[in-house]
Amino acid sequence: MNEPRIAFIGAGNMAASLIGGLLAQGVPVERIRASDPGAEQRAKISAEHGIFICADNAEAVAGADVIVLAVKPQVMKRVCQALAPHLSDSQLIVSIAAGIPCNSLERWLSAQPEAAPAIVRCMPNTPALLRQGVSGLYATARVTAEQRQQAEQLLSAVGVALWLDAEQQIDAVTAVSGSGPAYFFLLIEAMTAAGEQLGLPRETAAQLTMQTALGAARMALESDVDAAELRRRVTSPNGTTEAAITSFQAGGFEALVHQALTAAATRSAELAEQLGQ
Ligand SMILES: NC(=O)C1=CN([C@@H]2O[C@H](COP(=O)(O)OP(=O)(O)OC[C@H]3O[C@@H](n4cnc5c(N)ncnc54)[C@H](O)[C@@H]3O)[C@@H](O)[C@H]2O)C=CC1
Ligand SMILES: O=C(O)[C@@H]1CCC=N1
Repeated sequence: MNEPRIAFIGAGNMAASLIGGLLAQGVPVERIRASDPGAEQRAKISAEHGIFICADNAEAVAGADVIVLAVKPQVMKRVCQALAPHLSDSQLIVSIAAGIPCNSLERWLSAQPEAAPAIVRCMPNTPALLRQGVSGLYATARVTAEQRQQAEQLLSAVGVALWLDAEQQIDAVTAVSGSGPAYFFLLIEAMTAAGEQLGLPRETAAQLTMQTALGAARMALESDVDAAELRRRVTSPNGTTEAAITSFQAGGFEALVHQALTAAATRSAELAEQLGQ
């Protein structure tokens, strides 16, 4: 496969991590360009990554094979409608914006439905900033096998990329991994506070919590048994872990997690309804 030319529309946090990831993978610097209205942001990206970056979105997309829409959802409609006359048939559109459905992008990016571009809609998460992200990807019917590979290469540069069969599954991905880092941060906050209340210095409680989270995630990823079995192995009969787990479950832990993720998925679908107008 020829190395695609990639244009980023919006060069904020997510775009910067994708650009950094692509360059680290060996994508040549002249294959990547970007546009952003912020002069400071342009100077920062240009200094950090050495790519061509301009203020004009139309200039950025000229000659690109892949166009990554990395602006905030609230400005997406305006950005797409202004970009529409500057696109060509063969270009792949990759959107990383939360809550913008493919059919809205198709509508905003083309005057006639039959001329709608190929679109891959992604839901990344913020650990992408450390190249430890995970993304769900959905491709419309117009996306070719080569374009799927290009989208996968892009998102794999900042973590794990997983394909979805149905666009609706993006709501579940948002609930699990898009918002997910915040759930783990909440658990880290709560365990740190509890450790402190039990007599540890705050910094010690924080380090114990964070290193435990990292170690547990790595064990779950790398072990050949599932999380339930790993949990059983820590839980001695009548021991300390059993006391804690019994207490969690008496408080309805699993039902609460189910309820919380359902609330996130429902909100994701509502946002798609609003933002896609
Ligand atoms: N699942 C998640 O946790 C995440 C999802 N996302 C999605 O990624 C997208 C980008 O988010 P961030 O990078 O965090 O935002 P950001 O605010 O850091 O970056 C957006 C950039 O777009 C630029 N911009 C504004 N108007 C523009 C225009 N008309 N043309 C070109 N550029 C324009 C801004 O100057 C800014 O640099 C969002 O749509 C967000 O929904 C991002 C981060 C995490
Ligand atoms: O909270 C939100 O709406 C966005 C989408 C996923 C993560 N942050």
